[in-house]
Amino acid sequence: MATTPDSLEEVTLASLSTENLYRELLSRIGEDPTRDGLLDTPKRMVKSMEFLTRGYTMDATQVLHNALFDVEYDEMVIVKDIEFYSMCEHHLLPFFGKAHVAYVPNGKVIGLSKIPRLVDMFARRLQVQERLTREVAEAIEQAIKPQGVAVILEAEHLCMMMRGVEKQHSSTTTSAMLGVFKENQTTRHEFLSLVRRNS
Ligand SMILES: Nc1nc2c(ncn2[C@@H]2O[C@H](COP(=O)(O)OP(=O)(O)OP(=O)(O)O)[C@@H](O)[C@H]2O)c(=O)[nH]1
Ligand SMILES: [Zn+2]
Repeated sequence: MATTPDSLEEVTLASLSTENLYRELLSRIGEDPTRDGLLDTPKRMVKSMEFLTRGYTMDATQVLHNALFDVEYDEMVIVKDIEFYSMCEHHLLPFFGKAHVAYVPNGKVIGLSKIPRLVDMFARRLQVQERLTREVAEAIEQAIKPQGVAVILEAEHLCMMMRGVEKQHSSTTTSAMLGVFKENQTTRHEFLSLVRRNS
C-alpha cells in the first residue's frame, strides 16, 4: 500500500533530486548555494557520497569473485595494516585506521587482495566500529568455513576529535574472534603477537 505523505514539506522533499537536497542543505546552514565557489558543490557532494557509501551496492559474493582456492595449508594467514576509511552512523563523520585480519584455513584460502576489498566494502557504509569488525569476520567465516577468523580494527573517530568530546589522541580498538581464535589461547596469542610485530 502506498504511504501518504504527512505534509506538503514531505512531498516537496521526496520530489527533490539528491543534488537539490544538498543545495537546500547548504542554504539551511547559512550558505549561499548560488555563489561561485558553491555552484558545483551539490553535484560534487552527490558524487562524493556515492563513493563513500558504495559498499551498499556490493555484496561479499561479488567481492570475493570466486577467488577461493583449495589449498592444503592449515597455518594462520594474516593480512595486517589494511588502512580503511568509514563513516559513523551517528554523525556521518569519518572514522579511519587499520584493520588486521587473520584466519586459519580448513581446506580453502581466499585470494589475498579480496581481504582488503571485503574490509572496504563494509567500511563504505554507515557504520559503528564494532559492527564493521564483526561483519568482516562473519563474511570470511561464511565464505570459506575456516577453523577460525580474527579481526582487529584500530581507529580514530573524527566525531570525537573535531566535535563532541574533542579528544585528539584517543583511539578505539575492537576485535572479533571466531572459532579457534576464540577457543584456543595459543592461536589468539600468536595472532596478537604477529599483529604487534613491526616487520
Ligand atoms: N560504540 C560506538 N560508538 C560510536 C561509534 N561512533 C560514534 N559513536 C558514539 O555514538 C555516541 C552517540 O551519542 P549521543 O549522545 O547520542 O550523541 P552526541 O550528543 O553527538 O554525543 P557526543 O559525541 O558525546 O557529543 C557517541 O558517544 C559517539 O562517540 C562507534 O563506532 N562505536
Ligand atoms: Zn560519530
